[in-house]
Amino acid sequence: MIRFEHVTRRYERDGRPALDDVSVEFDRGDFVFLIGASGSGKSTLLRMILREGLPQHGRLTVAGQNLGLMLERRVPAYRRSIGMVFQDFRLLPDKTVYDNVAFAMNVIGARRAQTRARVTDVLETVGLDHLGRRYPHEISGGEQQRAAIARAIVNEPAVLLADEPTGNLDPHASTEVMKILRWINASGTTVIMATHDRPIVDQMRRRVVQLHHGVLVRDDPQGTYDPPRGSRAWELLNEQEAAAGLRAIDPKPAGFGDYTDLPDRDRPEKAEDPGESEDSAADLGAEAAQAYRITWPEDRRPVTAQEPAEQVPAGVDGTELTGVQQEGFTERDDAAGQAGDEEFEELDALDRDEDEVRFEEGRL
Ligand SMILES: Nc1ncnc2c1ncn2[C@@H]1O[C@H](COP(=O)(O)OP(=O)(O)OP(=O)(O)O)[C@@H](O)[C@H]1O
Repeated sequence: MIRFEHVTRRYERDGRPALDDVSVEFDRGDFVFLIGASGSGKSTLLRMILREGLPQHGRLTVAGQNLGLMLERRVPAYRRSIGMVFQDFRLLPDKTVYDNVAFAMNVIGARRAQTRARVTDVLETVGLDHLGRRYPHEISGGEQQRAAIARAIVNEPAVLLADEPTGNLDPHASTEVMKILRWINASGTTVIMATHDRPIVDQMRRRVVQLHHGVLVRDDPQGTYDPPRGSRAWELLNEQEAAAGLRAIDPKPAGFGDYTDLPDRDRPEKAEDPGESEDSAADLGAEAAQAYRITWPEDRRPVTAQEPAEQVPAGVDGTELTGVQQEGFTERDDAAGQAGDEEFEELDALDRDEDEVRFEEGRL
């Protein structure tokens, strides 16, 4: 389903690759933990699946589509088939929980009745149906992350990418989030989660893919966070974490969940009527661009061409990230990445020529 074939990705022309000759395949329904010390390439790999940065070498295909050949105009639809959640939640602060989730459907032009039914359903799934009227600052971190997950899955993505989703959460909230991710996966969604959270990886016993300086050094179908003691992968993980002054977080205290059940949901209040959202899809493009924009400051480049924000596609997953004019800077176009000019021209030409390349939304 998602196949990296000898993929190398560099941010700097002569710099060390963030991903170095990586070959790995993720199948439909996989639950994968992506581990490795800080800077080992986990986020880069996730971003590449979102088509945020193309390989300079190798090939990345998703559902048979070579992302390097995908027409730019097809990228938004492609990205809408992928949900993404982040360590810092990235909810819209001025929208209620309900509207944060509904927004993701509004931007794709869903009808109001359909949105209402689906959002209600998804909020129930994540145990937040009684908090629909609250604003992000009125709920806990764990609840915010569950709202962010609701937003990410409301359009039923085939793949859910999670970049350290429990990084800001206490053990209890982490447990709740993991139960939900596990449930989402059990419903057929591929989940790929970057994490430093040793206890979670150890308790879930799912596939573990380990990166070290951009190189894939372990792919264990039912792994623990730590590779077998004394193995090369174990040495590499310890070396790199020690060098960075980092260790994966300590084991969590007793009571940490076993993820075998969905959370018990106390719903003291009846689900609230979330009310009507007056936002039109047309109004939402620019706001979406601001709201779901992934910020990697290093990526920013001075604006060279004026691109109205309205042209930026909207989505729930950071789809509108490229070419977004903001504060005098624009994010680097992903096709350009750090590829050399020739490589970029080549990719650009491929984009224009490859009209037969098709991506059907929702069909990963
Ligand atoms: N936008 C960028 N520009 C230049 N270099 C980058 C950029 N993003 C990441 N890098 C570099 O690429 C390498 C891999 O970074 P990446 O963020 O993928 O690692 P990571 O494993 O996700 O780290 P962490 O666990 O800290 O999130 C690092 O050396 C990093 O400094």
